[in-house]
Amino acid sequence: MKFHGTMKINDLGHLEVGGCDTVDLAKRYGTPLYIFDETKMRATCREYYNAFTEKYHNAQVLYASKAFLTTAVCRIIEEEGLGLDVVSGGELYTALKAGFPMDRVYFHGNNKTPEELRMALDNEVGRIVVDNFYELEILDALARERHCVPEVLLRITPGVEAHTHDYIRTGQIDSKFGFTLPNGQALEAVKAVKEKHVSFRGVHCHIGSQIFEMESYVHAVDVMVQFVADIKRETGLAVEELNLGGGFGIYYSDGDQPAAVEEYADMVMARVKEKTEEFELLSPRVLVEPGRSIAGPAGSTLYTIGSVKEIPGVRKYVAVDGGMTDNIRPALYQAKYEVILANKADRELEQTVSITGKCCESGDMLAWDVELPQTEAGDLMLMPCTGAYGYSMANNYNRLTKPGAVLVKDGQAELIIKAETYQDLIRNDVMPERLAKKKEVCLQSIG
Ligand SMILES: Cc1ncc(COP(=O)(O)O)c(C=O)c1O
Ligand SMILES: N[C@@H](CCCC[NH3+])C(=O)O
Repeated sequence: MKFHGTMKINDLGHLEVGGCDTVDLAKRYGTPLYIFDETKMRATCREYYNAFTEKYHNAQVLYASKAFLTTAVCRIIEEEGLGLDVVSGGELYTALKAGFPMDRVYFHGNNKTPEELRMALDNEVGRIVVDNFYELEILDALARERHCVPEVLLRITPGVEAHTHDYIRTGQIDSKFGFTLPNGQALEAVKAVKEKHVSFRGVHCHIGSQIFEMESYVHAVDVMVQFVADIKRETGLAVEELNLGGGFGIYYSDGDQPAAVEEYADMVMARVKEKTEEFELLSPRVLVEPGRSIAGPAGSTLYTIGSVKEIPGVRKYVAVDGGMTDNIRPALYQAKYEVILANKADRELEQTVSITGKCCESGDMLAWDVELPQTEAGDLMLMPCTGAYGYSMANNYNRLTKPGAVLVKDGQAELIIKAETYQDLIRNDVMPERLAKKKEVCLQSIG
């Protein structure tokens, strides 16, 4: 298994993250538990900041908060000098509660409600990334009503087919996101924006997630800069910002080979320069929106092993106390992860097992055919790289409670999300009077 960030094996043979012994973390906080390595998260933010903003100045990095967001995460992102991509009223609310500077917020979403747009305007978010004509109409009406002029980007579907799982590919023509470029809809949208009570700042695209091929990004830059030139020629409007979205892939398991962030930055920036010069355009400010690559490798999940089912000659299932409720990615995208026995991290790998969760669902698998030492009930298993789209996609199927999360750094662990309790599960349940009464009658009849 590949070690990430500050992970190491200590003298007791236990896995440590952020200088904290995972066995101690399990005793103190229980399992399942999300563990976030603050040093690793900040290091990746800095890598991005240095590779784009520090080196090129006319470039900005926005953290895609859908990957993992809490108020504490907002603080880290703010301190590291990044902006924030939010995609819902809930993400915006979290940023607001954390006091995140609103001028650094980009508001995305393919079906923003009028309430969400009002919230964005009330709080003067930096940019609204308009996805469709319906949204443009609502925004126009709201802006006129309030005598404000929101600064907008248009989300463009460039027709770029990135190599990744179908469900996380977004640049192709057949996509629910954005104004389609190849059929002329995108240019129509720019023309429409000219007539609206908004200020056009630029264009955005996002070709998908967990992408390794740099050619896909180069292709996106080519298509988008050509579009910037078309916009200038057809409408006279200048594109000040070119937002290329996120999607930078990370290592989850054998075979995943991400490039260095700096390599990606240099490649993108050089191509933008080359193409804008070719079209004699002013160089726009370039933005990128990494989510997974910032949160993913910084997070891991600690589980306790329970039941084991061996079907001789077929498979050995090792069950843990979480599952598709805290990490739905294997079930949804056949995502592959590595695992390590955290309390026996120095032991020989002796068996091939499949890791299953505790949900009533055969698809509730966390990993197929992974190597572990001999295990027994009570052992701890850590799954690295669950920081992105783990907690943020967690759910309460089977009324399982969502795990808590700790931030670890230099031997200190601090809670950043409390584990849910059973009371939390029924917190929003409402008992209609009539059903409550019926039960009282029944109970009375029992005497
Ligand atoms: C518009 C947009 N920006 C950024 C991201 C972040 O992508 P990733 O987490 O792959 O970096 C996404 C999600 O795929 C997205 O839809
Ligand atoms: N949730 C997805 C990525 C989608 C990103 C949002 N556009 C994943 O876990 O890989």
